[in-house]
Amino acid sequence: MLLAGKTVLVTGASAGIGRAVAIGCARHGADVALNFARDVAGAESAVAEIEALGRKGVAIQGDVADPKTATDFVTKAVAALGRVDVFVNNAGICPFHAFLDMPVETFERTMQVNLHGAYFMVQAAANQMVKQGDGGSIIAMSSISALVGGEYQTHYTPTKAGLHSLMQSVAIALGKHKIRCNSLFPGTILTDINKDDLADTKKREYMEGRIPLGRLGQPDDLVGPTVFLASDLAQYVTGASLLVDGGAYVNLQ
Ligand SMILES: NC(=O)C1=CN([C@@H]2O[C@H](COP(=O)(O)OP(=O)(O)OC[C@H]3O[C@@H](n4cnc5c(N)ncnc54)[C@H](OP(=O)(O)O)[C@@H]3O)[C@@H](O)[C@H]2O)C=CC1
Ligand SMILES: C[C@H](O)[C@@H]1OC(=O)[C@H](O)[C@@H]1O
Repeated sequence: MLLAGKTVLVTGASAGIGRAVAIGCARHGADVALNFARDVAGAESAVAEIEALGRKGVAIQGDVADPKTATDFVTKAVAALGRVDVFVNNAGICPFHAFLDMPVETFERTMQVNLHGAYFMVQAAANQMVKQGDGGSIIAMSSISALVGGEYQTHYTPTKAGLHSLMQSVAIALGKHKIRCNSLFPGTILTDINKDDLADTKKREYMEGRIPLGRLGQPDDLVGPTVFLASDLAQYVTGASLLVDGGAYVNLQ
């Protein structure tokens, strides 16, 4: 039970990686507050799974693109669960689109959800941790896309590089408060975010072929790395990043 006695907050936890991470943290002993935007049934079923594990769970609705959602989420999570030990910034979107005719709204929405929203969420969680006075762990679900490009992701990859950069800077700003800040870099993980993109069989086979471990990722593949960074096992790890990609990044030739 690496997270026994800890309270974990996860954004974008009604589906995909966030949901798996929220339930995985509960499996390792944590109480968990989930943020989500629209999928009430997904969020409620995640809370039910957390409670079935004997942990406390609470789902709090809010669009992370609105800066007010950040303080609202943290305030309501603390009211329900008492404190914040771990904050996982996971909520994100990737509406695949070509560069030359990228709609302004698509660009701006992606920035607002993935990066601006993260900034204010991390700030709200950090302020609560500072108030508590005994440190904490902040984890950003960045991406392999912080390191490599994507033809239809010109609006998205900068948000993932930005998120990693944010973790590096807040690792410095918050070190004096014993708050550790790190990034995870998932490769391609099978979720709703890329269901349409990977419906292209040629692309899917190409992606699979690039992965030394021989398969695309599953949301549960992010649980272990998240639990490690959240736990005291990572007590001297801050400002770091961890690829969780089956080896895809290093496989050039
Ligand atoms: N899947 C992959 O291959 C990779 C994903 N990532 C990153 O992992 C994170 C999770 O992605 P993944 O699980 O694949 O995506 P999914 O689409 O499966 O899940 C996204 C989650 O984020 C929530 N969400 C979306 N927009 C908002 C918003 N404005 N406010 C609050 N919650 C929101 C959704 O909730 P709701 O439906 O209720 O709106 C949902 O719970 C993202 O940041 C993504 O960039 C990184 C690398 C690879
Ligand atoms: C959504 C994509 O499939 C996924 O998102 C990322 O961040 C990865 O780099 C993949 O491109």
